[in-house]
Amino acid sequence: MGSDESTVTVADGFVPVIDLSSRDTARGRAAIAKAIGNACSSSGFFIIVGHGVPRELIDRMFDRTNSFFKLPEEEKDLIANRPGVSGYRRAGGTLARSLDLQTPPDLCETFAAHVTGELSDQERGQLGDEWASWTHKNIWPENPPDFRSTWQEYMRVVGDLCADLMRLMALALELDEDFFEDKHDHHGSSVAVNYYPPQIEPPLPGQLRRGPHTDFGSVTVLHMEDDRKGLQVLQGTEWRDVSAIPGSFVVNLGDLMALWTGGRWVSTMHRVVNPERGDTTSRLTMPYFYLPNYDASIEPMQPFSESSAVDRFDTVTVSEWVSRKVQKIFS
Ligand SMILES: O=C(O)CCC(=O)C(=O)O
Ligand SMILES: [Fe+2]
Repeated sequence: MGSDESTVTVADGFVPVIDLSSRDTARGRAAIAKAIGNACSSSGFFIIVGHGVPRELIDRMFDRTNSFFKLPEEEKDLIANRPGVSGYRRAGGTLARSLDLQTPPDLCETFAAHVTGELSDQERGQLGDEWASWTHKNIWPENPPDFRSTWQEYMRVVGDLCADLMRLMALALELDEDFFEDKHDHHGSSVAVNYYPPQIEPPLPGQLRRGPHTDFGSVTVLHMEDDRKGLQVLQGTEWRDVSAIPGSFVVNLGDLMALWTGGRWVSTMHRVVNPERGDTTSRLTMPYFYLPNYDASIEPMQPFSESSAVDRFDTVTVSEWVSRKVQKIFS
């Protein structure tokens, strides 16, 4: 069967579902790029199926990570770290503060690791200053025993998927496929899992599992638990639920793609709402934040140099931009 835009878009809407399974043919890539381009200029969010990341790996990653969060607090605290860096955090910060919105802390724990956190001390030392989260060594729990190897495999496989998504996005913008490559050839991406514990006590007024924010890298590839709702995306003035499809990922653009494209593409506000009172389930989501090279410039790119998004950026490099955001989230 030939691939065209209507066959790769398996469900249309504000957050369409796009099937990537024909991405190894030129015709398939062209159709997928078109579908991605439509989503990126309207919502900046889409769901991918047929992405090629083995279900077994996603399930293993979910299982080992969830098991870690179910350990007693004292054991998790053994790998606690300072804000934004690799390791465990009992309080995962306040994402709304990245946009200077003052809200109570998010009802969320986190565990994070950076792809650069596996490099040698010397290599990491060359990637930026002390504050920069990607210059720190990863910290790993001892339990479950295959936690680290599973995370390493997941970071590698989802990182490769992100690199191909960037090539498809370049195609969608009618650029060479490798247009974004030199901005990501020593990227400091991270996986920063959100664990939303059971809500026994009622939240404070204005307190959410994750407050409203935009992501600040290039793209985010998020895996969510199939049957646990919560993610909402802002469409105009309305919050829209994003439902999870088993084995899929939600992909969304971060601020840097909006900036690089001079505002032609959008980085959309989203949040995670609380479960109904009486629903005491936990929820775990696994975002892979594809971040460009720390020293990449954040100027709008040619041919998009007339930028309406430029006002939102008062820093020069990815390193300054990301460090400033992280400091706000944990302030
Ligand atoms: O947990 C979710 O569904 C989304 C979390 C999120 O937006 C984030 O971590 O940036
Ligand atoms: Fe987000």
